[in-house]
Amino acid sequence: MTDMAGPDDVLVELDGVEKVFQVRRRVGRLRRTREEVRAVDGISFRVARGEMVGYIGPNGAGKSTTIKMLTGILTPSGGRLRVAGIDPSRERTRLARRIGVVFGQRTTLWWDLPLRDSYALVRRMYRVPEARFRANLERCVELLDLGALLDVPVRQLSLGQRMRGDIAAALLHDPEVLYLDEPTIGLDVISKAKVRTFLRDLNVERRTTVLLTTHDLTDIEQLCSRVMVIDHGRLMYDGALAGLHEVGESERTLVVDLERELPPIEVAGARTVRVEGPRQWLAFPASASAAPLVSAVAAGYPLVDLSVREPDIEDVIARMYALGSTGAERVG
Ligand SMILES: Nc1ncnc2c1ncn2[C@@H]1O[C@H](COP(=O)(O)OP(=O)(O)OP(=O)(O)O)[C@@H](O)[C@H]1O
Repeated sequence: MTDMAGPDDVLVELDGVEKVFQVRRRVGRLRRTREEVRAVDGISFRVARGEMVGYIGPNGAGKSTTIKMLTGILTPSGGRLRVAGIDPSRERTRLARRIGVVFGQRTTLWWDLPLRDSYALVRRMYRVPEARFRANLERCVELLDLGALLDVPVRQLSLGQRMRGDIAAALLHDPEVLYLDEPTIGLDVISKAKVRTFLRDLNVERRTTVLLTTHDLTDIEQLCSRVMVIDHGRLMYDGALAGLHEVGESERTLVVDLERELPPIEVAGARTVRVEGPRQWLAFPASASAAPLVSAVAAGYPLVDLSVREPDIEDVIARMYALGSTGAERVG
């Protein structure tokens, strides 16, 4: 999709972007030395309008620094960066009207105000025309299930409610690009599902371009056709999630609860890696479907319950390094 996009369709564009921080470190009791931290070390990619891209990597990889440069909060030390044709750090205010940002760990809402009043402030800040504001708010309230929460002060909302409130706030001015930093962190299963469904619909109906940072591979699996992996400030992989699993040969786990203790389950396409009483853990390739495996286990064993566990992003990336593979879609 990216390769075929014309220049007008490219919304996010990075060419050799770098960010170097100067840090002062104490050496011994008196001496201090200056050190450079290359948080982002020559990253290039393009995101086309309507794409939903996962941006993942271990802690300290450079994800937040990239997002901060894309919003204009930080100025790159080198390279070229454009969002909707705008140089973010030079025209941060003009860019703000075209982008929306949600940080899972902190709210952009006013802590003591009810959601309704926070939204009114957002409207004034972005000078959103009244009719458009009403239409957008109505849509968000309905799809994010915010009706009963509009008059509740933000500090009284649960994490999941607040997150939905934050997502709505980021969308009231119709941004073309939405950056989401850990949008499902700490949410329960139902809130996660609500947020994911909403984002998928938003992407389909409005063609909103989404760049998503997450530690939850299910977010990527359910939302993103493309994933980029960053580590030590460099882009290590850019392609489909399935390809990443192949490169890392990562495995998912089927957790099976049987009616009673039994010898290790034997089915094709998986190996039993752990048995604890009536519970057994079966590892299978993450790039394979769980459906045939579930059927085989259900057909051959007295089943009470089962669930599928995704591999951790850290595991997938660690395996990718360990294998030192040079898959076609790897970059860097
Ligand atoms: N303002 C700063 N001054 C100095 N070093 C910084 C600054 N901001 C980030 N860094 C360093 O740059 C590197 C990348 O940090 P960044 O926050 O971008 O990583 P991240 O991928 O977002 O990590 P996490 O998943 O933990 O949020 C880290 O080594 C971090 O310590």
